[in-house]
Amino acid sequence: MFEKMKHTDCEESNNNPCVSKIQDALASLDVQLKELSIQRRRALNYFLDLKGNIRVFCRVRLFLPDEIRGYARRVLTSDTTKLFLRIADDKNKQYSFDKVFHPQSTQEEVFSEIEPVIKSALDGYNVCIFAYGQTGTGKTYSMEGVPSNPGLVPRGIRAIFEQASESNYAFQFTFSMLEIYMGTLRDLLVPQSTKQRVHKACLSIQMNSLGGIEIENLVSIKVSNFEQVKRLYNLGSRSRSIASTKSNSKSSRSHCLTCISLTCSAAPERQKETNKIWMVDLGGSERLLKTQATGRRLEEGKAINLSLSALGDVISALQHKKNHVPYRNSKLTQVLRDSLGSDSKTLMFVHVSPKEEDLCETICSLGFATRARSIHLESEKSPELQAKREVEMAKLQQTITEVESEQKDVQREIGRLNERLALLTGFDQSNDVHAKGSLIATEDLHFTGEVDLHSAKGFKRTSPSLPRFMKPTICSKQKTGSVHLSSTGTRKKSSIPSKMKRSASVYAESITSQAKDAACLSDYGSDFSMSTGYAIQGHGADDDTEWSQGTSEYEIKQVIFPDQEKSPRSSTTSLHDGCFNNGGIQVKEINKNKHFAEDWLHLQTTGQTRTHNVGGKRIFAIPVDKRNIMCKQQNRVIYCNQAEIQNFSKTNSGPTKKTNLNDVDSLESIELDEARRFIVCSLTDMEDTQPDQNQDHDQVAAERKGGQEQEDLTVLTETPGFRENPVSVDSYGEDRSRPERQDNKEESCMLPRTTRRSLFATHALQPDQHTDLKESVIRITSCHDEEQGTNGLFLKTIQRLWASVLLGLGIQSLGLGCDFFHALLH
Ligand SMILES: Nc1ncnc2c1ncn2[C@@H]1O[C@H](COP(=O)(O)OP(=O)(O)OP(=O)(O)O)[C@@H](O)[C@H]1O
Repeated sequence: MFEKMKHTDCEESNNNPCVSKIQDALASLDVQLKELSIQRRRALNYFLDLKGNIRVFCRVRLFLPDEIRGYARRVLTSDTTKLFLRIADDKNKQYSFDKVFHPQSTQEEVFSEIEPVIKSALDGYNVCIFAYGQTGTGKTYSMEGVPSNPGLVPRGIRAIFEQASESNYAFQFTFSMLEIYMGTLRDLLVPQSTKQRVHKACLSIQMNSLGGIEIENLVSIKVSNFEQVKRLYNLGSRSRSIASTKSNSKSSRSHCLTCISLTCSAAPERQKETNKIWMVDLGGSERLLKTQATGRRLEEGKAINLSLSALGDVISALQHKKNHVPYRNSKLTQVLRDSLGSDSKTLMFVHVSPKEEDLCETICSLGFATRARSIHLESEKSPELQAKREVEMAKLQQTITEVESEQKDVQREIGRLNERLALLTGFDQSNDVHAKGSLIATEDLHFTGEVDLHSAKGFKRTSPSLPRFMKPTICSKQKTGSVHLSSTGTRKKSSIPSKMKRSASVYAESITSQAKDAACLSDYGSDFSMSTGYAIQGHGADDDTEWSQGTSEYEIKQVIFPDQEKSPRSSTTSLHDGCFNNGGIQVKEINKNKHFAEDWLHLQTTGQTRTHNVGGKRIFAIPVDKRNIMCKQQNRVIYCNQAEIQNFSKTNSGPTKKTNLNDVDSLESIELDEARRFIVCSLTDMEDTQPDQNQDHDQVAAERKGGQEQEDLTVLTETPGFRENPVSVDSYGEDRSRPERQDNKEESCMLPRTTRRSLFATHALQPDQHTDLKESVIRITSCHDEEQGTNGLFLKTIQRLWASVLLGLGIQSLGLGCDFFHALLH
């Protein structure tokens, strides 16, 4: 009816000549705005091209308060673009940069250099900003800054949001943060239990069909304002690998990569529909002889130096426009592959220490910088050329300013005309246009919903054009149990062994039918991603690198869904995806609604996730109310309390099949929230992991060492009612206004996927469906076990036969004929 009224209004108003005039004017202004936009983008791009798509700056750190007394002699002096290094009393060395920031330079001054590049990012170009330098020279200070004086990352992000809000189009932003620690990718937005000694590599680098790099399983969080990003960034920063070294008490032992991805499908003049801004705080380069690092520190230093050298090679190859760019030599360059190239903008801030005793490291850093900047040095050889370039750049700068102000005028005029039109027609077209823009962007994001978590739109699992190193190996696929969701949300075939596939699908079917019967489906869609990997064993206490919150590969992260505006994907589908995606290893569940950043932050605050070591296995659970672990009586809390954990351990000592069935019983006692929530528990083998340092004392007491079957147990539990009565996460635990919890009994179904792992899922069902489900569980389980038994025997027989054949061939190749066998027999 509303639509009809709107149309009628429009038709009537269209008859008004004034209205049609305004509409014509608006149409032409729109065209003009687009043209100006293209003009500005071209000018800016050309300007940046002239400046250099790879630009290198130098920042000299000031003397820190405790250094001033000891080091009076200055070895560094500088002007705006040159740095002079006093190598000996009678010898100076000169280095050129795009700009040199002297020790008193402010964060604002440094940021002013990246502002044009941020604009370029909004035009669809990939951007990479690096902080490079010796350890302790202020890289983190430049990138992150301090609360009173924020660095490039917060300033850059704020600028992105500000500039996007001034743009004509609706942008969608996602935020992710990872670190590369000793060649291993770690998701920093998935915090980990403090000082846990198990460190996981969960992320793999993939290339999509458009040649873009995607990090499989990396959590990307949709963000809509600076505050959200700031909080997520703080969360990520806390998880960074930091350790005390001789040079820096809080030395970053990894490369920290912060990524903002921008999507705008409505702007045709953008270079790419989705592009990225990477802000990278590189690990500190160090001379290992000087730092006298040993053990883990030494290994970390080596890893950092190796990847920095690989980065130098890549930048140098790009600068020299070489055919072969050695991206594959390090994880760092593999991750940044699509953002380090001709179509991208790269800024490198090289940091140096003012201290004389750091002279060698300073020379090394400056050598790196010079190498990265080699093309500019060549072009600077000719002063005429240089002067011409300067003039052209000034002209372009002028053009950009003019076009920008013209754009603003046109925007103002459009706003004014829209207001007039609204007065005449009673219908605010500007809102409509805006809504349309947003809709397009939202739809696009929805369509590429999995993009953020799994892969980009058009993601190709394996492409024939991919370099071999980019393709996942069978082993890595098995490790991750990778199953990709296609862009339309359908599942692609997984690489997991057929036996596991069958198990998973049977399992999914079982869940679907039971859930449907129970009529307790949620309309809440959710996206899952998984994260798996391998463990790096912990080291001695003196080697500790602080992972502020260390996560185990089998830990499961869960997100609570407070928002009502979710996509209509059913929870059944989500559950399927989750279970299937889980591939027997683990599940991370991601919600893509607009409050997602808040949810994520809420969930990931310290102490939200708990790990219990029970009977040599790990139970992982996420409490909703972290303030009270034993709060079963509080309806809203989803958590295994102490008694349940002990119960779990008691019932978990039998053989696999029986254990699983018992688990079904024991888990029924888990208290569920009447609001629809997922509960996620995982049992993992604790044999090769250190005990969780953070375990509550009584939880530790509940540990039972035993020779139980090793298995992983993943539990997904849902209860109905959440959609109808969503609760703000912040008010969680305080909200007394909600109706009493319905007496829902949870039902469970379980299917062991392999002898080592089993997947267990419970779904909120009606009490009378309990028996049915359990029967189906037993049926599936025994069927599966039988199958496993037969298959196992068959495999063993094949193995033995094969071993005999090999032995025979080996003996023959030694030149021993039939006589030898006869002799053996006799
Ligand atoms: N320009 C600056 N102004 C004030 N303090 C600074 C500046 N640069 C660095 N610092 C201080 O120097 C110390 C070391 O800096 P920072 O941790 O940023 O070094 P880093 O290069 O990141 O080291 P690492 O590579 O070991 O992580 C910090 O205490 C930081 O506050």
